[in-house]
Amino acid sequence: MRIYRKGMVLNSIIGAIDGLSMVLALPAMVSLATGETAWGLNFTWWMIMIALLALANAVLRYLGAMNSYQGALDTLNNVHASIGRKLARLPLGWFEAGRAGGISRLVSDGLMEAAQVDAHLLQNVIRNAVALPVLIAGAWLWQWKLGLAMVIALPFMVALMLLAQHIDRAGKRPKAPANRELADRIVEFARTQPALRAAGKSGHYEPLEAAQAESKRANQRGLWLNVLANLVGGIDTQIVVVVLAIGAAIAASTGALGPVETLVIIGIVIRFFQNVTDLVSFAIGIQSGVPSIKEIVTILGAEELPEPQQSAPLNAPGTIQFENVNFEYLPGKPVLENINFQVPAQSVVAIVGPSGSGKTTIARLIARFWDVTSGTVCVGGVDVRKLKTADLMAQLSMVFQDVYLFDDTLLNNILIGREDATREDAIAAAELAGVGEIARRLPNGWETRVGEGGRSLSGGERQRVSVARALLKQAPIVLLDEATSALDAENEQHVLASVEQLRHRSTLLVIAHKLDTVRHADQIIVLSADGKIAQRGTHDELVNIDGPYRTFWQRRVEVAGWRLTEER
Ligand SMILES: Nc1ncnc2c1ncn2[C@@H]1O[C@H](COP(=O)(O)OP(=O)(O)OP(=O)(O)O)[C@@H](O)[C@H]1O
Repeated sequence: MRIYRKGMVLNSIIGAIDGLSMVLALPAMVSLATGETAWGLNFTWWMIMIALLALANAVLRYLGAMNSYQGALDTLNNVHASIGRKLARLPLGWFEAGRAGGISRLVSDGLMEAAQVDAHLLQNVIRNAVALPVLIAGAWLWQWKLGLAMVIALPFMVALMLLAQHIDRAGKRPKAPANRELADRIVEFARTQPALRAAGKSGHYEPLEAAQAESKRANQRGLWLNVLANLVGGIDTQIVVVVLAIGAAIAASTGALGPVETLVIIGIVIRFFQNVTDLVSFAIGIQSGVPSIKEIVTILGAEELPEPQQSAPLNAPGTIQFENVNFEYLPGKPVLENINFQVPAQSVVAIVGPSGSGKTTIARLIARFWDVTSGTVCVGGVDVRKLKTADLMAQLSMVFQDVYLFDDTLLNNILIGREDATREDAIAAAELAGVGEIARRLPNGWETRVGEGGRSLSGGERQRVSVARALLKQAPIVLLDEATSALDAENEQHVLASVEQLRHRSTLLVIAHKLDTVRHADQIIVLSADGKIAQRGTHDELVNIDGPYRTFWQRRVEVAGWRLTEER
């Protein structure tokens, strides 16, 4: 704020000097032409005055520019740091809603747009806003008719410029969504080539053609409106300059103004016009930073999950408990209803149920991605809302489907699992999860960088790294979304072997897809499509009674090509 206040003062003085210098050209030129004093001073003194003002202006502009850049850099740093701190405190569920792309655009391009407002636009708006009244007042003092003409012209000019901008924006508005849609359809067209070719439709893809037509329409309309906007803006210039110049010429021809004075007035009129144009266009330019600033405000204002100052002590480490839990992501659309279950320490619970029944949601509620709508989720015997995030996370390891790795070495991506782990600990965990094999294949072994998000590894390999982290962390509770359907046989074998390791030392909650995992779980929770617990028990208990589990099991067994035999 100190830098901003300093900037306001500096730029106001610069604006006043700008306006004054233009006004002083009038008496200076007249005294030069007539050889007499004007407003009490002769030409030499006026030139000294103007030179002093120019010097002061140069110094102040330098200070103003340095101040603006300093302000912009400070703002950038502060906003980056504030967004960083905020992201670390937001509930994990906040990140689920596809916000990552938006944040990344915001902290790169968006913040630069906002900083641009600080660095360039704001100072120019202040300068022009102050210079204009000084110029008009000076002109009024010299020739009140000139001042009056400026006062009358000003609202017309601003109105016409705003109209031109409005037309231009109306042309640009539909272009962005149409072009975005076209880009999305092109990507879709490329990605679905195998399916389209198989269906013999690769030469003619209607959604892409429709998007192309819409984009062409929007761009053509934008072009026409842009031409119209330029016309309106251009007419503005012509009308005002020509009218004021004609006025000055008429005054000159009637002898009311001398020739030098007339020339200076025409010069001032042109300068006046330039001033108004700059003011309006810089003020409009500020608008371009507004969406980014609004986004920043939205992020910084996003609701954090309330946290206690001190975590309550854990009274049953390694346990999970759901008591009368109801949950909805969107008001009025329940996802989980009246969920009750207990998971003893060091046991395995498998959650099964149809797609969309809320299996992943149960795991997310344990990790407090969201808070329950009603009821209680306990970890280690304590309501998760009574634990500080760091303490809750210390109890949990999560191996979910979308594993995103850091753009760092393979080893560091595993070491992130536990701060105090040694390289040997990490490699031991990694070997168990089958990551050693990946390291031996990579050019720099454990020190190979895995690329942003881990893109140089396959999905299954990334999941192995995630399992290695969990093995290293040795958290009392492991939440695992098996998702082995996406894994090839080799990856699957490693993940399953690791699960075996994990079950010996931790409580394991598995969103189970593998029949082996389900069958050997100590407890199976079967969710119904409407998010309720349909059945609960062990495999042997459930498979022998009529119900959704038996149906689920039989279908899976058929799909997997298993045969139920006596020995098994
Ligand atoms: N962030 C979210 N916002 C709104 N609704 C959501 C969100 N995440 C999930 N849902 C909805 O909640 C319901 C349960 O989703 P969840 O992912 O827990 O199911 P699931 O049983 O794990 O499904 P699957 O087996 O397909 O992974 C679904 O109807 C889903 O559309």
